[in-house]
Amino acid sequence: MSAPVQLTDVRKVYGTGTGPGAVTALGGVTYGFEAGTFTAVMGPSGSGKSTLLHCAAGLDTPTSGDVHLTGRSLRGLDETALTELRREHVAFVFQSFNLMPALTVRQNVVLPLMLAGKSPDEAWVSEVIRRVGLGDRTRHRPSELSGGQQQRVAIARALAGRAAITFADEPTGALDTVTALDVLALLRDQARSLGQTVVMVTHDPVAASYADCVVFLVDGQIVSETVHPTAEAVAAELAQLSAGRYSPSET
Ligand SMILES: Nc1ncnc2c1ncn2[C@@H]1O[C@H](COP(=O)(O)OP(=O)(O)OP(=O)(O)O)[C@@H](O)[C@H]1O
Repeated sequence: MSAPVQLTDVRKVYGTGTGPGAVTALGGVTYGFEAGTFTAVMGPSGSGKSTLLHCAAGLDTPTSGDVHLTGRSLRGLDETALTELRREHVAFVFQSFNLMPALTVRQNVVLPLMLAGKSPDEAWVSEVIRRVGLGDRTRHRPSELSGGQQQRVAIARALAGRAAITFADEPTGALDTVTALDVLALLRDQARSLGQTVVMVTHDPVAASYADCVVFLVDGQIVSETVHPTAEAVAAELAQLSAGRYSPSET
């Protein structure tokens, strides 16, 4: 049985395939993100992290190769089918928060569930809003919140539905240290206690140390993997990869 998020020889080329402007963002990635696992994706700027996340989530279409989400191939699915699949199984914490300005914090958090025709677990919704530190702001609208608080709403929204798969892109980038660590602990708990698959792109070795596993991308390829990472080990690996990539002989 394939992993809940399975990439098979995924290539992504931006621009014309043969022209001088073509950029190979992913050069044939095969990787399975397992259930119950919190994985961090790291690598130098431009190494393909966001592209990998977007292709894995069905938000972008690979040039070749295939992605399976919860065992279902995304190849050939039209936008409606993709939307339904994502609505059923996938939650996102992306840099653009996509909060609905007219809705309150709580309404934003439960919106994906409502759209999917599910009834929210009210106690759990309250719990995740409290855990992201917004227990006293549930009736506020996004415009009344700071950037970091808006990000926390997006995180609570992703956690509220206990989706089988969560994709997070720099989820703690705009947060203070204490809230960031609490959010990372929540993401880790999602995977560990609920058996979910959590995939997070981050530049931060401390954030990555909360993951069960870190995969490192360089030039669109997964080049290494660290299980049970520490922040120190991740930082050392990143430094080594960056040194190899930007060696003086290449510049
Ligand atoms: N729409 C696009 N058109 C052309 N090239 C693109 C496009 N999006 C990304 N790229 C290129 O693909 C490569 C991978 O980009 P990607 O955003 O996935 O990297 P990243 O590792 O997430 O970078 P960062 O850490 O800086 O956010 C880069 O060389 C980038 O310039």
